[in-house]
Amino acid sequence: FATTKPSVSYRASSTLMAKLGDSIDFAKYEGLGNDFILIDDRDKSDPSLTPEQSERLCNRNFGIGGDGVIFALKAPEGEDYDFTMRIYNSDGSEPEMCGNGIRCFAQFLKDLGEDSESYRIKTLAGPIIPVMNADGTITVDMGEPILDGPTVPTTLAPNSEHNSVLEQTHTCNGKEWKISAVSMGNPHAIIFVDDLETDIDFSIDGPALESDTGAFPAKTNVEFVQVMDPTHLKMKVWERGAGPTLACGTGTCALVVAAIRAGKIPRAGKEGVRVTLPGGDLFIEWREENNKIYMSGPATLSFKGQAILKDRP
Ligand SMILES: N[C@@H](CCC[C@H](N)C(=O)O)C(=O)O
Repeated sequence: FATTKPSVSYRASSTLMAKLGDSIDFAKYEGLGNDFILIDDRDKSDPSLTPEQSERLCNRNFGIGGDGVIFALKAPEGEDYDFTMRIYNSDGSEPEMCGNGIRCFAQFLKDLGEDSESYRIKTLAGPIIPVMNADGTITVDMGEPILDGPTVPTTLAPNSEHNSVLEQTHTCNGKEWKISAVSMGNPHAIIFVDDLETDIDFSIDGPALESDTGAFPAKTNVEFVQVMDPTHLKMKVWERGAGPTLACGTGTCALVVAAIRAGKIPRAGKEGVRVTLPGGDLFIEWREENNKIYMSGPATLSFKGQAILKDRP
């Protein structure tokens, strides 16, 4: 691909690009290092790339590189939405929602010249509402957490109120875990540990739990969490369909819910709970009055360009 601010050499290579076949304009964004390729499909109802093409573009050696591809689509006719968001993970699978992705989506809309202070976005997890803050961060109404075990979905036996799975014992990869299951439209398995550095074998335990379809039939995102103090948590995430990422917004919302429900931290006020992810901090408020979760954090444009749609690898 080449940048959209063409240099002399780019102009020379545009003939070459024409010869090579189809290409697509993109913008690359990141939210705390969780990085996405954004495609402007505001005139379309369906993504302009297939899952296979998206997987190739996410390849960090043969493509642009990214944890996923996000499509900004028009809202369905007659429905009360401003836009639709669809996303493919870097392995081509389609998740229901993406927390860092929706902040990148909102920033992308702003950079494209849309000028609303907030948007009502249709996602496979229902309506999600990002609000642009004056300081450049974005606060997202992420909706209510889903606690009902079968709806998450998990087959682990419910052991808490709302038919939920809270620190339920489960063996995976020859180890016994205490798993809390929470969905933010997409499934999350949350595990509290005393020490994130010594208590887990991240690159082995992460994928084993992700693909434990006996316990999580739709696979799951996996968050390992250490309580630092009553308003500060630290996490490492292994994402379904993307592997280790620097941040996961839905996962951060889910783990705050699990931490409060398990009595590990109190329910904080408007200032929210600070969660340190490998790529930086997110602030999460689980509001008592409406049971909704609000996530605040940054989203930043990294670069723009034009990608050639190749058949390999
Ligand atoms: N990074 C995302 C979550 C993306 C989807 C996830 N991999 C899944 O398959 O559910 C976030 O910030 O929420």
